[in-house]
Amino acid sequence: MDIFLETTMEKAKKQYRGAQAPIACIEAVKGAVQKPYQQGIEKERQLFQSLWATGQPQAQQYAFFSERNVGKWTHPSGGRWDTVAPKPVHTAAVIGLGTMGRGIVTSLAKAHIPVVALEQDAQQLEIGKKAVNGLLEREAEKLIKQGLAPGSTLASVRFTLDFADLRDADLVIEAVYENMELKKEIFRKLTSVCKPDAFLCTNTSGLNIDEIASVTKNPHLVIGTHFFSPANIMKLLEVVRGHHTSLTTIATAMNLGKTLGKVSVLVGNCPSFVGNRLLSPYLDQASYLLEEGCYPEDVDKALEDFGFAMGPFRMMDLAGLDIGWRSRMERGLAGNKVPLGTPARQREGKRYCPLADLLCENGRLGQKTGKGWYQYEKLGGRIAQPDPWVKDFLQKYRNTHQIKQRPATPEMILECCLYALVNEGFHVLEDGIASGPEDIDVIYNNGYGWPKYRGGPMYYASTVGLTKVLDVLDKYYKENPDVPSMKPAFLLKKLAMVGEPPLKEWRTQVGNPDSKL
Ligand SMILES: CCCCCCCC(=O)CC(=O)SCCNC(=O)CCNC(=O)[C@H](O)C(C)(C)COP(=O)(O)OP(=O)(O)OC[C@H]1O[C@@H](n2cnc3c(N)ncnc32)[C@H](O)[C@@H]1OP(=O)(O)O
Ligand SMILES: NC(=O)C1=CN([C@@H]2O[C@H](COP(=O)(O)OP(=O)(O)OC[C@H]3O[C@@H](n4cnc5c(N)ncnc54)[C@H](O)[C@@H]3O)[C@@H](O)[C@H]2O)C=CC1
Repeated sequence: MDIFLETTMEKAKKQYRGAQAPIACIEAVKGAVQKPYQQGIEKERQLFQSLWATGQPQAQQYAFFSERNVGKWTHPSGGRWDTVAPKPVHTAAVIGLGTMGRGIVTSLAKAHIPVVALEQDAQQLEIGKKAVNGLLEREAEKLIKQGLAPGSTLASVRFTLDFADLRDADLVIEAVYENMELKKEIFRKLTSVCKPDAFLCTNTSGLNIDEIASVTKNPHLVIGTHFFSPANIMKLLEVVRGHHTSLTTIATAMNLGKTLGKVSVLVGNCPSFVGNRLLSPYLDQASYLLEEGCYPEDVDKALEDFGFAMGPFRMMDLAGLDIGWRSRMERGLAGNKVPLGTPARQREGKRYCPLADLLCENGRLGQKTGKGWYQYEKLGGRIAQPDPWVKDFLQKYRNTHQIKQRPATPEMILECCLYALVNEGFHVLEDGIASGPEDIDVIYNNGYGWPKYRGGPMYYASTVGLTKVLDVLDKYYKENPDVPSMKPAFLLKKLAMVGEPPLKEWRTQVGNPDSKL
């Protein structure tokens, strides 16, 4: 067996929990590597449907086949993008070489697409160049191990400060700070320097695609291509359709994901899209647990024992705490836009936890600054160690605000965090932002280190039992009416009421929402 196949098999075994993984899954992974899409997706869909016919498929089988068939379950009212030919991407450009940009450049180069990489000033360009070169060297090492010559398999990367150098790019991916005015400024420049038919993509983690598109001459060529951190590793590409985005643009972005070896999932345009929209109440719950007596390592341990690759605090340190902070400042929830006299732990009448903001104000942005919820061995280090500073800071904070302490068992941690996440998943389905529960599961399995052997959050809820999820949410919400994200979603109540139909039938219970897809 060659090394590439061997590595992929090892990864599959790890993701699907080794011996528990059904042989069929492992064999299918092997087949998929050797003969990609040779037998056609239709055959797999039939296989998956026959699995459903025998009852609820095993979580691993469900996760595997959902991933291979994502986007094929329904043909959203927005149009059949999958019947339209994608445009080829011969050259690409990436703007901003921070945490995300450097990984995106690496993914493109690995997929044989030459890239122009642009930064804002010479210093940032130098830092970005060093980081990209480091990642490319690592890729080259892997190719050498496989007996391949890196020169012929990694495309070239050209570094620049000049927007004029983007004039030949077929597709541009913007990955600058999460700030609407800055993104608009960049898109104004792009629309004037790029080819008239260039696709203009934004890697925003949650800003309005339509507002970004509004400053361009061709809003139908604008689309969200939301990568996940580390962008050269994580397999998910959330493709966000704007109001004016054309079917060709969607088809091209979806196809780009496939070319990069990623799983593309089409979602609608709403604040934070799908993945991060579910993440927000999950992270809120994790932060409330800290206010009430837990430490980051307690919460992370419970979720990592559940199977997550990283608990919420290690994950935030990886992504960078400043992203959420910038977004909250833009929304007037943090920073100097907060009206004077606003209580520290309340915003717009709802419970608010300012802990992450306070960490950012202390320069603790996560791995990139060597300190966040944990401390790291160096700037950009990856080994998370509990930090006495954080412990002390949390104790002082709890005393200052006289917060009632609540001992939390691992079960309570799981219920609070996971049910909050799942509840938002039902809202997303109600709003027509994702085409079905399978898409949400694929997003979590591939973008957030959710344990595939548990199927995905929506599948997991179906195995816990929707009535149980509903009861726990109901109880929590009654005790905490200032946390509206825990108010059970209408669709969850409806599904529990009609006798908890299997997941494959949930879509019919949603009715016909105004699909944003
Ligand atoms: C305030 C926040 C609010 C949200 C803000 C917006 C954010 C967004 O819009 C969306 C996001 O991206 S959210 C973050 C999503 N990412 C995750 O949840 C990551 C979860 N972690 C994992 O999957 C694995 O631990 C991971 C894959 C990282 C590592 O896997 P393993 O544990 O199996 O480790 P290895 O097998 O040793 O490594 C595999 C490859 O990953 C590289 N790597 C490991 N740790 C890393 C790290 N900390 N940073 C960067 N790269 C890392 C590692 O080098 C290896 O790469 P190769 O050697 O090239 O294969
Ligand atoms: N960090 C994460 O986990 C994820 C972030 N995102 C999104 O990706 C975008 C970038 O985030 P990060 O890479 O984390 O930020 P970052 O702060 O690590 O990097 C941003 C980079 O943009 C550069 N930049 C700023 N203004 C520029 C300009 N005018 N021209 C060229 N370059 C400029 C900066 O110098 C910096 O290197 C944001 O929209 C963020 O919401 C999306 C998914 C995950």
